[in-house]
Amino acid sequence: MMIAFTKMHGLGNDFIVIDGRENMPALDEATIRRLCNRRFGIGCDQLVLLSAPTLAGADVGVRFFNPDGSEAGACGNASRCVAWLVGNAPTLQTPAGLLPTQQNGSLITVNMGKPRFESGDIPLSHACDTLHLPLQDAAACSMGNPHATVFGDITRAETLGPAMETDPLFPERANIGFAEIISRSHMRLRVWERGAGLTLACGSGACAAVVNAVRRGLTERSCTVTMDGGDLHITWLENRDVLMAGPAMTVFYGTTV
Ligand SMILES: N[C@@H](CCC[C@H](N)C(=O)O)C(=O)O
Repeated sequence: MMIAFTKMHGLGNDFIVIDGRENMPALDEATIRRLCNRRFGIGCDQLVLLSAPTLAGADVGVRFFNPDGSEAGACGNASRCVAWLVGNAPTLQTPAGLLPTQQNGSLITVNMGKPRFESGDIPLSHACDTLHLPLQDAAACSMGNPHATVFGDITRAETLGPAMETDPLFPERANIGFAEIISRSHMRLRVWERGAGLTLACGSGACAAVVNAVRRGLTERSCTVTMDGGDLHITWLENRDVLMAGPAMTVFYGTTV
């Protein structure tokens, strides 16, 4: 089977985008793992599958898969890439809901929706204070996918990230952000991603980190998040929607077997 794809990235968080809007390829979990593998396949942090939308108001259906084959409810950087690829500021139909987008030159803004804070929404294995988890004093929220943010030393991402991702507190595992507050409008962030490991940037992780920082009184609602791959601008609106603005890049087109 020949599969056409577009290789893209958002701040170095890289994606294989497969457009199944007209012809949907049969992609089982083993094929996804192989395509994502950087030595035995094309290589990426997430594989993104486009489909014809099924909901009124949506322009394109989008699903996100991690290199371990697991499916994610949200992916901020890939959402910007899809908006760039499809064009005309599409509304994305994702597992996390309909996400409107805007384009201003090379800057793409995605409305990532409303964060959720209930233990069951994240989900956590049992009810607890999601602003101070009994695990590294992290703050947790869902951006359509599970996130926990640890404030302080960002060099702990590689050492603490893997164990925290799979801690029994997170029955569906979690993305773990490590954030250092630079000022009330600027933070530094590194994210250990569920099913992918340390990436150069994580859009939903940046949204979660700003939301959690605001809940802790550490930053304003509008904040620049500097990750290893570059900057995102996050705004948590008063209506509770989170806007994420940043670049999206096409790297090459290809066909794989
Ligand atoms: N790279 C992402 C998030 C991808 C999904 C995540 N690993 C998960 O399993 O929830 C982003 O930019 O948001």
